[in-house]
Amino acid sequence: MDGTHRKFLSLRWKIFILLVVVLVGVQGMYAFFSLSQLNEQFRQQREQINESEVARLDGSVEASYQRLLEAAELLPLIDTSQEDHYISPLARLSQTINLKFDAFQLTGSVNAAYLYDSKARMVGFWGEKVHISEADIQRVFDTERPLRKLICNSICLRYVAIPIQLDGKKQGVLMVGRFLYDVIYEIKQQTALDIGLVLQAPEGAGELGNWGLLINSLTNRSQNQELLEEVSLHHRFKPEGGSYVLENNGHYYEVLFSPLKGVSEGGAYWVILDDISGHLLSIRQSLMNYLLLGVGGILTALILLSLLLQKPISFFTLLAEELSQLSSGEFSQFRHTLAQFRNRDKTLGEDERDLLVKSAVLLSEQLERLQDEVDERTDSLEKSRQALTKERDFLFGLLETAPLVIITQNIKGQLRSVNHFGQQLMDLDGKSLRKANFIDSLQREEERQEFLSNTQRLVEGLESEVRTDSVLLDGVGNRHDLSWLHVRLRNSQGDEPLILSIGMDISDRKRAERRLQWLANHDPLTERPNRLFFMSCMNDAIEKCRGQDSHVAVLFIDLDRFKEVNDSLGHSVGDKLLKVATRRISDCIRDSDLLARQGGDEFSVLLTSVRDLEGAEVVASKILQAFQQPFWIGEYEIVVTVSIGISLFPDHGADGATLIKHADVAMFQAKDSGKNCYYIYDVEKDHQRFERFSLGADLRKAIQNDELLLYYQPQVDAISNRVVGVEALVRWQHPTAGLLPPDRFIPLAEELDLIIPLGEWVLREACQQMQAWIRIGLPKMTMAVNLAGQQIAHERLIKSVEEALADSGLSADCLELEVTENFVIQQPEVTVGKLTYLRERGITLAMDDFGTGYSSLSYLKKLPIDRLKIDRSFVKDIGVDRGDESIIKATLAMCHSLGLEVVAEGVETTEQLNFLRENGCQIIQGYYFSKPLPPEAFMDYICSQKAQA
Ligand SMILES: Nc1nc2c(ncn2[C@@H]2O[C@@H]3COP(=O)(O)O[C@H]4[C@@H](O)[C@H](n5cnc6c(=O)[nH]c(N)nc65)O[C@@H]4COP(=O)(O)O[C@H]3[C@H]2O)c(=O)[nH]1
Repeated sequence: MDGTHRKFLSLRWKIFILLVVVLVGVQGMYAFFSLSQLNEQFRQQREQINESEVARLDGSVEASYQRLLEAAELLPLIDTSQEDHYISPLARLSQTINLKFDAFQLTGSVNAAYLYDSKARMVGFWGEKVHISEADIQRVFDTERPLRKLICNSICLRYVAIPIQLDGKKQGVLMVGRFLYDVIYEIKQQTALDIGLVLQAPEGAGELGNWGLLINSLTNRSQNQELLEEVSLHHRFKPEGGSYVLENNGHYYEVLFSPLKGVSEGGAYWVILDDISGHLLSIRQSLMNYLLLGVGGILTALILLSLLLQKPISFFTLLAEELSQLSSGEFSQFRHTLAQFRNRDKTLGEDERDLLVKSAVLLSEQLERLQDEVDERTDSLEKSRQALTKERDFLFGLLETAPLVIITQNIKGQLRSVNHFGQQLMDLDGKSLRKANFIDSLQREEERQEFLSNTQRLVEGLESEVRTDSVLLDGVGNRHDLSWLHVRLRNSQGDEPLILSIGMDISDRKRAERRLQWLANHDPLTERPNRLFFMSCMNDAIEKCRGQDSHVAVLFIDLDRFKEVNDSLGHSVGDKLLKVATRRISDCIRDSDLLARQGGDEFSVLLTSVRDLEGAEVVASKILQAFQQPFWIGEYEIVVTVSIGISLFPDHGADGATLIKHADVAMFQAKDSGKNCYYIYDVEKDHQRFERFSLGADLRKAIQNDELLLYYQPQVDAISNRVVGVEALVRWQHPTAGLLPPDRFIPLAEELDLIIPLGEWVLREACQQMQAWIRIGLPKMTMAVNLAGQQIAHERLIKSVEEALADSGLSADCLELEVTENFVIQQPEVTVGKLTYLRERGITLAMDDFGTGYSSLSYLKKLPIDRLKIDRSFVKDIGVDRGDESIIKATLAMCHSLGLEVVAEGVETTEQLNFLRENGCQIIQGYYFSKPLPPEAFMDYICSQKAQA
């Protein structure tokens, strides 16, 4: 607020202006009322004057009637004929009037006289002639009562008519009249007023043409006619009469028009003119005096009030200025400023200013406390606000960043709000949100109906929450599984009930569940159904067939030698082989058939559309055929055949489990009969297999029960016939079946993974036996121990050999390990390193069963071996099969060139012995010298040999 503005609005000026306005107003009103009163008094005064003047005029007219009556009564009494009886009384009267009328006229008392007979006929007239109604004259004559009347035409005449009684008899009527202006001149002589008479004039004529009046008579006419003309020009004519004020030559005149009594309305008016300038001047003088007195009073009052209010206003001005300090919080400064007022002189006692100062001080203290409180609360509120903002931001952030769909909707599913995640998932933007409906996102009609009924129940309070699952397709068509929680939103704005729906994207969990579901029924490697699923399908198929003339066939397929491939080439190659094998089997069956992986290298095929067993055999043959081609897995060419077992519903079982079991049994029968073939379930062979199974169970216990034995077969130098070595061959002393040879349980041990503990037992036992024989003085020789393929591959091989030597104390050069040719050649990366180590350790390594597998002579020189054992199958054909003889010869020649010793197995005859000696075979093993013997028998054999030597 600038200074000028504040000064203009200051209290000082406001009071001044208010006082001026009030005082001037009061004074003005007083002057106005005074003026009005003066005017009213003047008006009343003028009315009285006018009334009295008019009354005076009327009185003069009335008095003149009286004189006329006297004159009329006097005339008949004057008899100038001295009783002339020759003339009638009326004629006599007429003569008298003739003689006297001039005298009457000169005195001014009569201006006209008319004489009528008894029939109202005029018999004589004198002076001005005016028309008198005959009826009036006749009435005067008849009633004998005088008549007085005023007639105004071009002039105004007042007359009196009386009946005339002459000679004691009513003779006629005498009328005497006089002009009215006589009255005016009479009055004028009595008063200073100007008086006139105006009459109605013919149209447009007369001095006052505007008003239709002419001036009959007027005192001081030369001056007053001008005034009357001016009035008629500038004022409206009032037929009932009235007064007019006009100014002329600095004088004010009042002109009164008053209707003349006794004349028809508008016929004639008295005019009274009065100079009222003196009265008006006096009124104005009075008003001026009031005004001057008022202005003087106002000025005096203002000066006195200014002096009186000077201090209080200064106080209020200062207080008003200082109060602004309160708004800026300068409470102490404010109180300090007010201190000067608190200490002021109070001789006249305290007044409102002291109360105001006290109140202001109290107010400032109160305000200061309030300010402190407000500051404190503001601080607290600010902190709360910040906390709330933080909380709100956090909640908003949660809402917007949480990977949850959070929406509000009405009970019809019309969306009211959707968070950012929801908008992205539901492919909504701000525009489409208003039109979007949650129900549209539901895929099935039942879901929509269920949703509507659920929202209804929530709104009605029948449920506090509802959980549903739905599938949502996003903008690009990706499927999302959502788990929803719907609750009624409390305190929702407006009348519309709202539902809060929180949707969690459980697609990953659902996928995992579906994956688990799938995994529960499928094999992840081959992606084919697993055993469970197969079983379920098979039972369904059986149920369909039951009671009908149709069959269901089950093929149980096992890959031959898969274990070898797996062990030798690794699991990765094995897995790939399984996949390719799955495809090959799949290619051989129809889409309506079902291929499942039972586990490991076992598969099963459900044939639901076979007519009989032959149909199943055809499929089995196709599968066998498909596996005749080698597999190429990476760089490996692998030949894997299959063994297939077939069972048929209802011939081989009434339920799925039985059918599978019997197909499995048939598969083992196929295995037993040489693999790479199919077998139809055979009850007899099933029994055998059962026995084999129970043998396996016994074998598990055999090692702990010490039921295993070692037999020893000597190896004899071909030239000297001296025993140079011995091969340890395991036997099983079965509790019920008796002594079992190794081919009855070694394959079983390999199958049942018992070959490692069995092999380690043999190794330990053989080393201890050899060391025991050495201790008792038997000649030094090598103890040959067979190693199964699994043993060589096993990580414990080196350790178990070292432990056997260490435990027994046998020297390494007394131990010979026989490894099968096939295994060594197929898995050189597994075997060569270990065998090299063992050979460097001083152990002799022999290649067993040479010639039975993938014999590769060129390969021999790369292997770390010292000896080669020619298989009995070749030796037995010496002398029988030239081919085998040639092979033996070639093998011996090659071994000689490679520096390898050759051991011939299964030598039974002299011919065989000789052939081998002749071809340079160094060591002979076979029944020719000795069968495998128990330890004691072997010792006896050695002793007897020594004795012969
Ligand atoms: N008809 C005939 N047979 C002869 C003649 N000379 C030796 N034999 C037999 O030929 C087999 C030689 O053992 P192999 O080739 O290592 O063949 C062995 C070997 O592969 C395996 N085997 C035996 N003991 C063990 C062992 O402790 N561990 C392992 N892994 N395999 C063993 O069992 C196979 C068979 O062993 P055995 O039944 O003891 O049969 C022995 C032996 O009795 C003969 O002149 N005529």
